[in-house]
Amino acid sequence: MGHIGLMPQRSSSIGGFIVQGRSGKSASVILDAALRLQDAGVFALLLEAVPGVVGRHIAENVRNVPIIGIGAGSAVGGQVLVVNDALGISPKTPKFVRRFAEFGESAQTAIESYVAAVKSRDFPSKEESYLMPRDQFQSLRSQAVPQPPAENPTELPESNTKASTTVEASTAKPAAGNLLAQAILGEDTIHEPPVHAS
Ligand SMILES: Nc1nc(=O)c2c([nH]1)NC[C@@H]1CN(c3ccc(C(=O)N[C@@H](CCC(=O)O)C(=O)O)cc3)CN21
Ligand SMILES: CC(C)C(=O)C(=O)O
Repeated sequence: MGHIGLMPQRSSSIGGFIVQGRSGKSASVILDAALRLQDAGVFALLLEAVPGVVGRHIAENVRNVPIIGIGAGSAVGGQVLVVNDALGISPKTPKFVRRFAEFGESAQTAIESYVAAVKSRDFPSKEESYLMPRDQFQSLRSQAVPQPPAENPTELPESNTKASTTVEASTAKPAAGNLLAQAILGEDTIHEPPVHAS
């Protein structure tokens, strides 16, 4: 697939996201590139950010490959729109974008709710977690856990010492492990796992 008109990867050298082909001369350079890409065998062309009349002119003169436009008017063979723009999630959108919805605010609210639920450990709930038969978990906990090589705290940076202390407090110590197991397994109800149920 060829790409003609505005090529965003060149925005630094052309001075920004600037509409292309606004003069007859520059539009004919774009048409020339389109014809050479057609001859080179592209299966389609993406034509980006040109006046609508230039999009129509190029579509009329490039007969053997479809022209997919973005900001190139309605006379081309197809359209592309960045989905975040169409859904109204992008804060700012170019002139050629139609925002078919305004999901930005509700997306932000949803993501903030997710972050709060994770931090409070409300999410994931028991219903949103996989369960294990109590006897299987007891068998797991009764097995000796291979110990990592002894660490010399004086040789560790402060941040590493803190991180390993946090992991130990939350998962490795028996008391904390019990709390975790109760949270997952519930009171007395034993739930069978979905596969290998005995
Ligand atoms: N979210 C998103 N949607 C896009 O469509 C998009 C991107 N990002 N990033 C890469 C390029 C940038 N795009 C653009 C952005 C702005 C214009 C535009 O209207 N340019 C104005 C000048 C704007 C200015 O001066 O800052 C022009 O008249 O040339 C065109 C294409 C399209 N592409
Ligand atoms: C907007 C799309 C088509 C694009 O050119 C890009 O992001 O590179």
